[in-house]
Amino acid sequence: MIDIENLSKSFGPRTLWSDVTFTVSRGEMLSLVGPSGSGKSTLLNCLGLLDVPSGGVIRHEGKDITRFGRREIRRFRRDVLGYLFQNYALIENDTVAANLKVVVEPRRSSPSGSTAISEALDRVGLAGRENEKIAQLSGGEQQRVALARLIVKQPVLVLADEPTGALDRANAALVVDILRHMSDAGCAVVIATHDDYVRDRCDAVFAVSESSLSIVP
Ligand SMILES: Nc1ncnc2c1ncn2[C@@H]1O[C@H](COP(=O)(O)OP(=O)(O)OP(=O)(O)O)[C@@H](O)[C@H]1O
Repeated sequence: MIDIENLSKSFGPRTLWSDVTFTVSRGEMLSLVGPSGSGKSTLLNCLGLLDVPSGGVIRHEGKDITRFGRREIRRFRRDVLGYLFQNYALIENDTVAANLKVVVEPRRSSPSGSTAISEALDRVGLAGRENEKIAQLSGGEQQRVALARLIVKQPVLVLADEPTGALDRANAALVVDILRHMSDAGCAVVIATHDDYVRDRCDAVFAVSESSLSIVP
């Protein structure tokens, strides 16, 4: 579903990685591992069209997404992509429900949209918390709202940046279970992580290093 060919990224004279070639298929969950600063987030950002690679190609269903114009980028973000950011990327002054409504498609608007939202909150252990303000939630709860937003959106490609970094083991397990479930349902999931627990639940592991990206058996 996503084919990455000979991708490279440099900042000035510094090459983060080069010759990155791999494929992520629907139903697969992959982790990107490597030391801090090796460029895992940057690679995710290139896949999510938040950053531009210095060379190479990223294909989605045969089309080079690095050459997309503004409208195609918007469509790709809306229809294909789900991002679980390190900082959750929620609107802090708004309610939980308002943050989830952002991704409810028009055809799923009220009342079925509200049902999708309450079901997703139930799945992440936040049933009935629709009207609470994001700013009043703990970091772990905010992460679970971001996860509920992914469940409501039902993306085809999920990019998750350190999704368990700030969580206790029980909440980390919940996050991984839900990502695993999304991948089993046909989604492609790519996770940048330092967490061995996450790595062990993935189908494949890629080690990000200066000169290449290699599969770890
Ligand atoms: N816009 C930029 N300009 C210059 N350097 C940058 C830019 N963005 C990232 N970098 C550098 O690229 C390197 C890789 O950053 P990145 O966040 O991708 O690493 P990471 O492997 O995800 O790290 P961590 O595990 O600590 O989150 C860092 O040294 C960072 O300072």
